[in-house]
Amino acid sequence: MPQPFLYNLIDKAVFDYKLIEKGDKILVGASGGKDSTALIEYFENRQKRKNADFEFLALNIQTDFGGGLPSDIQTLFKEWNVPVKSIFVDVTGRLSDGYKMSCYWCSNLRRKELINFAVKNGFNKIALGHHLDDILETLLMNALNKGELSTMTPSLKLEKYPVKIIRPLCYAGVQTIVEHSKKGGYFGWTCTCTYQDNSTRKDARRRLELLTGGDRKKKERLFKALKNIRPEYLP
Ligand SMILES: Nc1ncnc2c1ncn2[C@@H]1O[C@H](COP(=O)(O)OP(=O)(O)OP(=O)(O)O)[C@@H](O)[C@H]1O
Repeated sequence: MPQPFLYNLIDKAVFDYKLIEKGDKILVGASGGKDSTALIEYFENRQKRKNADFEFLALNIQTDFGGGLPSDIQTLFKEWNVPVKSIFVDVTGRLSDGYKMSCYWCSNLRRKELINFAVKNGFNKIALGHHLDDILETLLMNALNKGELSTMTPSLKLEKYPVKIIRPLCYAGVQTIVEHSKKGGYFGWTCTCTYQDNSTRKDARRRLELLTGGDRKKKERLFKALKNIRPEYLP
């Protein structure tokens, strides 16, 4: 049986950006959502391949207002034989006086915890479940709100830590992941915390759909354009 389309896209990203290399110890951020779950499914599958030579651990960060792995996902991870660990972070307790809780603050803190855990436990890479649409939305947000041409990269060497952030889903559009996760029976869980305010991202998502008409090929071409820059025709 041919492997799922999603795996082909991840394989290509892994090859193009050398995301998984011999001897890698990779920490995968496991939110319980469809994106990171699909990524973990891929890692588990890739480890069964001949000559696979990497280790991985799925790390879930639970906070004082949620973020734990739903029991269905825990069962799935058990079935897949995925090594998984959960740690707790008191997000509200770490908020300095005068600061308001926000999605941005919480996700930054979760990111920091992933990095601290990776450094302490000898992981050289952290894999996150950001996908093609996330990357293009961030591109639009940065261009339209900051006047800056930048976005999340498939592979980023952190300056202050001996760790790389990798995004193996960078070629996979959200629709591909939705279809894949529906087949796997794990589509549907999302962050439901009461502090959620991602209106800027929602706006970018709407703009991306308008720009591309939801066409996967057009989104792929927009990503390709980021690697095909003609400075002589730019201001
Ligand atoms: N509570 C968490 N514990 C561990 N990793 C997390 C957690 N929340 C998010 N991450 C990591 O950060 C990535 C981006 O987070 P974000 O909140 O944007 O997720 P998302 O777009 O909802 O994706 P997902 O479907 O994986 O939740 C996730 O794909 C995951 O790898």
